[in-house]
Amino acid sequence: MNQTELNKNKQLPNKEERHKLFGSVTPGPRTKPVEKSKMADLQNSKKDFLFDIDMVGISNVKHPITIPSQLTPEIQTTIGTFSFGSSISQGSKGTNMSRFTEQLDHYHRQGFAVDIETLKKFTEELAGRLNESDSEIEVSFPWFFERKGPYSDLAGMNYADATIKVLYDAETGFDVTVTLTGKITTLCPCSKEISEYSAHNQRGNVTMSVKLTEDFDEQTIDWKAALLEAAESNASARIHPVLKRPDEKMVTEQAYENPRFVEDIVRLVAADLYEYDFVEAFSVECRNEESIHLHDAVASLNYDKKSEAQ
Ligand SMILES: Nc1nc2c(ncn2[C@@H]2O[C@H](COP(=O)(O)OP(=O)(O)OP(=O)(O)O)[C@@H](O)[C@H]2O)c(=O)[nH]1
Repeated sequence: MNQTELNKNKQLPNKEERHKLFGSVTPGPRTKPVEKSKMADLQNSKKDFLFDIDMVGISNVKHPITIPSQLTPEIQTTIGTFSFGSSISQGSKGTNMSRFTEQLDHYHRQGFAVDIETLKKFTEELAGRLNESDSEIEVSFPWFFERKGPYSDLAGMNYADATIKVLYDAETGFDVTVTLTGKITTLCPCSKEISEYSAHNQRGNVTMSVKLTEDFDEQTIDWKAALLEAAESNASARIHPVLKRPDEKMVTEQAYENPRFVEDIVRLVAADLYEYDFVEAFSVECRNEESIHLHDAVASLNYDKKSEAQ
C-alpha cells in the first residue's frame, strides 16, 4: 500500500489539543530571570561545605572520536565513552558541569584525535577552564584490528576494548594509565593431562592495565598493539574472525600444544609487560568463560616495577 492508498478515516485533534488531552497545561507566570547574568549561581557559592571532594564531574558521555592505530585500519572513527572530573575544595559548593562538554565540543571542532598527547593537553586545559589545579579524563572505545587466517591468509576484523585514563595535577604533572581487554583461546592443561582424548577449551578475557612511563612516546609504540600481543602471544591460540578448514586445524593443534591455566596466562603476560620498557606498573587479569561450567575461572596480579628500586 502506498501513501495515497492509506485510508485515514480517524479524525484526530490537532497537535496542541492532543498535548492538552494528555495533560499539558498553559505556562504559568514567569518570575525568575532568563538572562544568565541575573541568574543565581549556586555552584559557585563559597562557604564551609564540610568536606573536600576528590572527584566531581560527568560520566557516560558518548562522543564520536578518531583514534590512531599502528595495525590496520590505521585511522579509525569510533564511539568513545568519556568521563571527566576534577577535585573541589571544602570551600566550593560545586563544579561547573557545562564546561566539560563545552571543552569536548571545542576539541571536536578542531578534529579531536584521541591520542595520549592530546588527552594530556585536554586535562591541563580543562583544569584551567574549571579554575582547579587538577582534572581527569577517561575514554573507553572498541579498537579494531585486522586479523588473517594463519593458513588461508583471509582477513576479517577483530576488536579489543581499550581505555585511556589521564590524571593531571599542576604540582605533580601527568599520570597515564591505559587498559586493554583482549580475547584469547585457552586449552585446559589438566583436562589434556587426564583425558584419553581431547581437552576442554574456552574463551579467555585478558585485561591488562598499565601505568605508562613519563617518557612514553605513542609515535614509536602503539600501546594497544603491544598489550594485545602480550595477551595473544601467551595464549593457547589466537582468536580469528575467518577460519577455513586448514586454518581451523592449525589453531586447534596449536591450542593443544600450548595448554594454559588462568594462572599461567597472568604470569606469562606479566613477564611480557615486565619486559616492556614503557611500562612502569601493571595489573593483569584473565577471566575464562569456562565451557564445562556455568561459572568463570579468574586470576589476577599487580606489579609495580618501582617497588624494586626500594
Ligand atoms: N555542580 C553541579 N552541576 C549540575 C548538577 N546536575 C546538573 N548540573 C549542571 O549544571 C550545569 C549548569 O551549570 P554551569 O556549568 O555552572 O553553568 P554556568 O554557570 O552557566 O556556566 P559558566 O559560565 O561556565 O560558569 C548544567 O550543565 C547541568 O548539567 C550537579 O549535581 N552538580
